[in-house]
Amino acid sequence: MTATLLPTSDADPFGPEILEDPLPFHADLRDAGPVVHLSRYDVYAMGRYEHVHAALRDWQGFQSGAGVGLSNFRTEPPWRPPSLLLESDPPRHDAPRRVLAGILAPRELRRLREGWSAVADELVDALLAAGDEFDAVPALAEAFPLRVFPDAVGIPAEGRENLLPYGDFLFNAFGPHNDLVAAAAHRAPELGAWVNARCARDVLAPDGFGARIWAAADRGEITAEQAPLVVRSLLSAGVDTTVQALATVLHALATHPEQWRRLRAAPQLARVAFDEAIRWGSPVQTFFRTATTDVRVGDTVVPDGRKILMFLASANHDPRRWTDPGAFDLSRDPSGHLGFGFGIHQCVGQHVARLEAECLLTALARRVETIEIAGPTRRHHNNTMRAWGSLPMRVG
Ligand code: HEM
Ligand SMILES: CCOc1cccc(C(=O)O)c1
Repeated sequence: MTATLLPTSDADPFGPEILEDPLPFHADLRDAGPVVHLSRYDVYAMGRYEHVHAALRDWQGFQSGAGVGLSNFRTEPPWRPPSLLLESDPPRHDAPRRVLAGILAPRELRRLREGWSAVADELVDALLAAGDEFDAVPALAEAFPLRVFPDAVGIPAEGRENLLPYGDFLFNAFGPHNDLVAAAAHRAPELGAWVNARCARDVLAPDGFGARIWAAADRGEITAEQAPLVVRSLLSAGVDTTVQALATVLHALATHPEQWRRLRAAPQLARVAFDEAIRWGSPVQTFFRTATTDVRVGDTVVPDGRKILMFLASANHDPRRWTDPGAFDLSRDPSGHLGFGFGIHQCVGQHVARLEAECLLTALARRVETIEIAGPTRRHHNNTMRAWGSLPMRVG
């Protein structure tokens, strides 16, 4: 059998050019083959849907337990105690996942819908009362999750604004120690301590997600040592992600008036709009895995212990899987997109995110006829998240 040459690239997917506009790099990555060696970081990159999907399914061959960032826990100590979900493999992953999946199941979230809808209505009414132009990032994408999610977890009111820089640091830390990580490193210890203090049983409100995690420990489903780490998972993954997913769907709707009109005509399309926006914009762009043996991808063997970088955002635009992938189209069925991952680690908070989006988009669709971008938009660069820094918006 002829040995096929492994394509290699010295591109920097964590550099400012590609973080600003990753799409050309994703297209080159998909065209080059199933796997491309990124010489700058000595990792193996995948951009095609078929192979990213297969790697996400194959948790035995592509483990999370050595970390889902560039750092390899086999050789480098993690900077914080590893997540019992994100950075764990079965069997360690199983009980914490079962507990959190139970607490965040759609039927458990029904009790939150009425309250979250009321908050969304109030927020949009207050915004429109103040005028028809605003920056949708602070005014909607950040404001709504920060109003509803910390209360749902049950953490105290003061200091909740720490959740955004904490999440930003966390998602940067999955990448290389570049300028983005260096710029925020000085705050990491203080932010980490602030979050850890809010995972303790005695600060959590009795009826929130946090208290339910501790109740699972009382029932012996997880240990008392594991409970605070599972609460930490909520505070780590549950804010920046939804903020940037909401910013992504608001930007998508403001730049596609025909899709906005469809949503206004049928507000029940809010959930489809959200998932299509997550496919189209992929707020979570990438995650790593570590080969547990010499694993075959296409014609390439990735050696045991090496890091594999999965480009979820590229897979979500792979023309081998999606018709006209660059189109933001509410008539498409976006199910199967990899923006929430896939397999045993698929986002356990996806139903929380969808409920937040449904409440906010419905409130907006019922109150405004048109939304459009009203000034220069600005990206916020992060090693893992595709984020908006500013979205000046005008409503009519
Ligand atoms: C639209 C918003 C969100 C996006 C795009 C998103 C994306 C993702 C992705 C891609 C993964 C898979 C990671 C991997 O395979 O290594 C994941 C896992 C996870 N997400 Fe989300 N997420 C979102 C919202 C949330 C929320 C609201 C929560 C908490 C309430 C949450 C909690 C988690 C946790 C704990 C994991 C790890 C699950 C496991 O490893 O079993 N996420 N998320
Ligand atoms: C969105 C991916 O999910 C995450 C992200 C960051 C931290 C954690 C955790 O489990 O601590 C999970």
